[in-house]
Amino acid sequence: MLESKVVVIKIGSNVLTQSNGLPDLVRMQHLVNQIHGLISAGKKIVLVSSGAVAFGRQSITLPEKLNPVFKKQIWAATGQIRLINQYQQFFETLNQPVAQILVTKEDFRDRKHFLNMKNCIEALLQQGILPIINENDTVTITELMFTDNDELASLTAAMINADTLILLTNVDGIFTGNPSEPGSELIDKVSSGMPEVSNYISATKSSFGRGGMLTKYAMAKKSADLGIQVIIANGKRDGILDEFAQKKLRCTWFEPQKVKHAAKKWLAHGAQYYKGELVINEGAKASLTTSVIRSLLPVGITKIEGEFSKGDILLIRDESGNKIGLGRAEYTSKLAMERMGQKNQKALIHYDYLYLFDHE
Ligand SMILES: Nc1ncnc2c1ncn2[C@@H]1O[C@H](COP(=O)(O)OP(=O)(O)O)[C@@H](O)[C@H]1O
Ligand SMILES: N[C@@H](CCC(=O)OP(=O)(O)O)C(=O)O
Repeated sequence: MLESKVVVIKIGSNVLTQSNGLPDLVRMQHLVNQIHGLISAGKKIVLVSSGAVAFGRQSITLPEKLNPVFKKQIWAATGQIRLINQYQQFFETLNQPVAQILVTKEDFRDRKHFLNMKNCIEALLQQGILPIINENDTVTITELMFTDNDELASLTAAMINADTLILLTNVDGIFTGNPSEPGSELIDKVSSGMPEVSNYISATKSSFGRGGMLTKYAMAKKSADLGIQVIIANGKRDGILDEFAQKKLRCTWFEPQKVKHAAKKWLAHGAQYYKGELVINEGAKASLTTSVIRSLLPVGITKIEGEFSKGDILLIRDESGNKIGLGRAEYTSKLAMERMGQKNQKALIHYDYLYLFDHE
């Protein structure tokens, strides 16, 4: 395990709930104390906490027949107050100020929202305030949703350039089979050269979770590819974060890849977060995919879709519609439309902000 300074800790719903669905306040306080310990030891911590729906469900009874979307919205809206109040109470006794941040997928797509959010989290950390993030469940339904808070935590870790992401769930990590079955063993390390681990994972979820182990694995792998070490560990285990501080915990550890360029790190995560699309001709495609460093010039662009501003993420396709990569716009869609197909124009995507997919 590597040294850590900036850590995103994600706590799953089931860690904060007992098997009967009631909030597990003893567990919550225990984790709060350990997080405080990490902050006191000089680490910068951002907490991503699920639990709004679970806390709401426990306190508000709704008619069985009510539309499931309304149910989730009502439980999230009422439960989030309880969840954050509980954190606030526990942290207050330790003199640790906290802040609530509720976000949507759209906030990661829109460059202005993204920067506002990033700056806010950094300002909070600088002032010694612990940001507690959750999805804004009342406005995000179906396609607007993050797959689950593992995705939100992984995006947050990339956004703030965290070195470590800890996903706390109700099992010790990824097992070679369903953890409840005898013979299943914990996989303690995942690194890039290893055979595919996802084959071991079944679609079973804990009773209060949303995404399951498969999304946790996918997000962990993506974060590790971006140079972040990831730990999947059991938040129900006493002293789990103290063990992390001592670098000796039972978990699945994802070895981080060495990443050269921080800007590309963010882009690699942007597959669903682009604002516009470009089609490039064969010449431009050939030039981008050679080993020589090249930027994308307007002369090779044949089609532009969507309205974007400087700094927004763009998806690049070839003329057959295949996805080539992602890049950051150097200027607006209006200017890009004017310059499309023309020679001697400023690059729309600079090489430093160009991320090419490996396989597509
Ligand atoms: N191979 C596996 N290793 C570990 N857990 C697994 C595996 N296959 C399925 N799971 C299930 O994934 C669950 C954790 O995912 P999830 O319910 O989404 O948790 P959380 O609410 O913490 O995000 C575990 O409780 C376990 O039942
Ligand atoms: N935003 C939701 C969390 C949804 C979610 O991803 O839950 P989990 O799979 O337990 O991390 C809530 O607070 O209830």
